[in-house]
Amino acid sequence: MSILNIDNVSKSFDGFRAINDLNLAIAKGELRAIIGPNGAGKTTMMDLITGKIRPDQGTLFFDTTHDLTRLDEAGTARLGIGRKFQKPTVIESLTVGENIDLALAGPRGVWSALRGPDRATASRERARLLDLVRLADPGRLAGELSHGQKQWLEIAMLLAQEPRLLLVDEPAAGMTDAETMRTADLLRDLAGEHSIVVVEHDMDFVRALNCRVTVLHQGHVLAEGPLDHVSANPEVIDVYLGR
Ligand SMILES: Nc1ncnc2c1ncn2[C@@H]1O[C@H](COP(=O)(O)OP(=O)(O)OP(=O)(O)O)[C@@H](O)[C@H]1O
Repeated sequence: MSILNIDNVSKSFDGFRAINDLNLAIAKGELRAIIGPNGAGKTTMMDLITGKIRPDQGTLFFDTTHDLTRLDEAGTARLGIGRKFQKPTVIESLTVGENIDLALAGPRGVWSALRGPDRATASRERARLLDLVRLADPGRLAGELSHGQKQWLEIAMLLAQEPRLLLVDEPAAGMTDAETMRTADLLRDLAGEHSIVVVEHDMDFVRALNCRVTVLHQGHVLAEGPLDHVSANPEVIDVYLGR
């Protein structure tokens, strides 16, 4: 059963086909890595999924019935599509816990699911999320965290919105090797309960994700399968890995 179906989607900018007859299906609970050279269309694909831009042709469906081409970014977020951009956007002058509380108060967070803010439920949920991303001290200022810890805090904030599909853009960029491996562990842990699409250039990280990999090139799927399979593909070596 798929959570996301992209079928025959194309999108041009000023006559240039950034996405060219793209077909992609993500299964419920799947962790999928998207790789490909600069300009392959990875960001454009994320923009199409989140309703930031509309395709010229083709269809994008979430959970079979929801037509993503009819929704804007707020609409796809309400549906349960969470997007994490490359740069962390945590509020540095607030503590780790306060950042989480803001996210819990968002439209899909636990506070809005209740009639009024229930402190006990919110604090249990905050503790669960921080435990998940291994941030021990909720009283610490977010601005004092390492780059990797800020990324994990932001992932926890996304999780506070209970997303069903998480789109994660280059999480390992700028991380230490240890943080990179910890991030791979975290995303592997989250898969199953969440469906996750992660765009990444760091091949050690992609290997550690140990998941199905899609190679995009010129807005089209060039190859798909386990990393060992796609990385042995001569075309993939030619356009991406060999360079
Ligand atoms: N709004 C836009 N207007 C014009 N061209 C665009 C626009 N957005 C993307 N493009 C072009 O579409 C192509 C695909 O870009 P995209 O950013 O999706 O690639 P990418 O795979 O994410 O690359 P990178 O790995 O560098 O982030 C590029 O040639 C880019 O210049």
